[in-house]
Amino acid sequence: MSKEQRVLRYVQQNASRGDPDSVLAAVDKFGWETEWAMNVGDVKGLILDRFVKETAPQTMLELGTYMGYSAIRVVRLLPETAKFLTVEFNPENAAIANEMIAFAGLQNRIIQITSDSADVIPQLKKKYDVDTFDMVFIDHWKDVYVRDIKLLETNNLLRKGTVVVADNIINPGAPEYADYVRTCGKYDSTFHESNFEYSDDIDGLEKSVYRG
Ligand SMILES: O=C(NCCO)c1cc(-c2ccc(F)cc2)cc(O)c1O
Ligand SMILES: [Mg+2]
Repeated sequence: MSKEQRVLRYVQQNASRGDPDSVLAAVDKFGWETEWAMNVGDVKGLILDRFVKETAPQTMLELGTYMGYSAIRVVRLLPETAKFLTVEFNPENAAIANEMIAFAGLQNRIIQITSDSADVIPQLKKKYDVDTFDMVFIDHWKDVYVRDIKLLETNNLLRKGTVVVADNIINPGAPEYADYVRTCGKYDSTFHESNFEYSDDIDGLEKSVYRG
């Protein structure tokens, strides 16, 4: 059984079906007490919550579903009318996420796409009926953060004021991305220091507002 399957089993046996907060609490408890996993987690998650509440996005994209933790974390704060799309490359992780999201009762609120983000981003307008995104959360492979934010720009999926949040700026690090958003002139970018998931190590989120 994979680690991700062990986390899902723990959630199914310890959280309440249809209760997103209990699902998040169970994943976090498992992450702290039993097995580390690369969810954004409860500490950085509180900063992400604040960004989501401040932005109140009607249309949002996540790159890097993993087990669905951040999708559940975000969508639990959004109205039923909001549109949330999440992209995962790894089909095993996408399958775990699908069950985790269903257990949380949010399967009708989240559109899961299992594919390479480089292939999906150019399809979002026509195939997924997207105009532009109000918010984007980037948490997939650190070495493709820059490729994908540039793809979002060139596919006209960002608009003046779109809030782009990126995980793991320090650990494992996304230095090329941080440099790009801070120096390209297209974003007002701020770094929010925090802790690495389920750890006392340092990490942080970058929040970059597109100037349009
Ligand atoms: O690759 C990541 N995500 C995309 C796949 O879903 C990722 C990795 C790590 C991490 C792993 C191993 C280590 F030693 C340090 C960091 C942490 C994260 O928060 C992440 O999002
Ligand atoms: Mg991460």
